[in-house]
Amino acid sequence: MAATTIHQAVGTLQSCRSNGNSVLCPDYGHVSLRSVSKGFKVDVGLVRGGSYCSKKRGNCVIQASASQATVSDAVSAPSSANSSDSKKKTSEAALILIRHGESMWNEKNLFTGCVDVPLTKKGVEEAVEAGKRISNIPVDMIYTSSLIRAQMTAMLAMTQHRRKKVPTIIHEESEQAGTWSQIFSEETNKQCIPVVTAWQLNERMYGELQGLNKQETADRYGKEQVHEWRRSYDIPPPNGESLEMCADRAVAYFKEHIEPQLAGGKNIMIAAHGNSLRSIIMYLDKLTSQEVISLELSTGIPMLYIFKEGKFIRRGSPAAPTEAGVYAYTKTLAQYRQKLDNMVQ
Ligand SMILES: O=C(O)[C@@H](CO)OP(=O)(O)O
Repeated sequence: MAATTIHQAVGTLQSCRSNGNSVLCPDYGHVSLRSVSKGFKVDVGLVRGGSYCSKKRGNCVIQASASQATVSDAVSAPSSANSSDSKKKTSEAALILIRHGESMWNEKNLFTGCVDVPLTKKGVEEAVEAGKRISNIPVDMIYTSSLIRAQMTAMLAMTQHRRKKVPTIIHEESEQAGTWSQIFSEETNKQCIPVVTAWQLNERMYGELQGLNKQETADRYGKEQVHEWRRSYDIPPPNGESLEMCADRAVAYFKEHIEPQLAGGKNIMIAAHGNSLRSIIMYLDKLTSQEVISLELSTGIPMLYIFKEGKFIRRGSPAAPTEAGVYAYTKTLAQYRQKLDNMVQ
């Protein structure tokens, strides 16, 4: 989509400001450039992602490049119209990372990679447990891979969230899919959390190891060789991706799509995979290619970062003995928890 479309959008969406590549529209919610180019002003039904853009809902950033455009929904404050606990006077945003719960191939000890298998019963329970641990942390947007085990994990985790917003998958695979998944109630839309699925967050592609048993592969090729395939930074498994290759797409996606949302104050949850998350953590924690080798992520354990003043601050694993250790990490999170407490009284 040509960048000129954006400028047409600026003309249509009054009170938008453009810096050339992006447009800030304080008076509008979730719009897509495609809908804008089709005449957003006269037909709110063209607004995708389930939001109306006719009422004041905070900031809406339209990010666009010459070839594509994505939109971030301005998520309303979680508790009431006048509260702004997930808005960012404090310029702080929470980032939750969750590796999916145990999958049916984790259980069988098979290399999985990009094969799309579901969670086991234990994986379902882990996802629910993860959800309990983050139930007091604000979540404005969710990113998952395109694989069902990550999507199940995100959805199951959100069943436990105290705010009770409904995670709603954004369908952008075709224009029709976008149009057919619209929501026609602004009120309902306010109670939704957009879920963006991205293949770039998929598990590292394991090449010819996919479907093989890990133990049998170690017996056949030797423990060291298999460890090198599984954990080295730049050595790919046969016809697969190394962690470095996986990082190239996962971290690029994170920087291009997720980091700007955090900078805009959105609280984000990412449900993804052992290796795509290892590569993102490597970026967040500035790990070296040596250090990342020993980084192992358990299934279903959420990790929390605070994004503040352009920096990621790791708050330890919320796998702490009680969830009290999670929300109390910052004043903003404690305030959010307080608001949730007040809501149920
Ligand atoms: O099989 C896989 O896709 C991954 C994650 O389960 O395995 P590994 O731990 O070897 O990277």
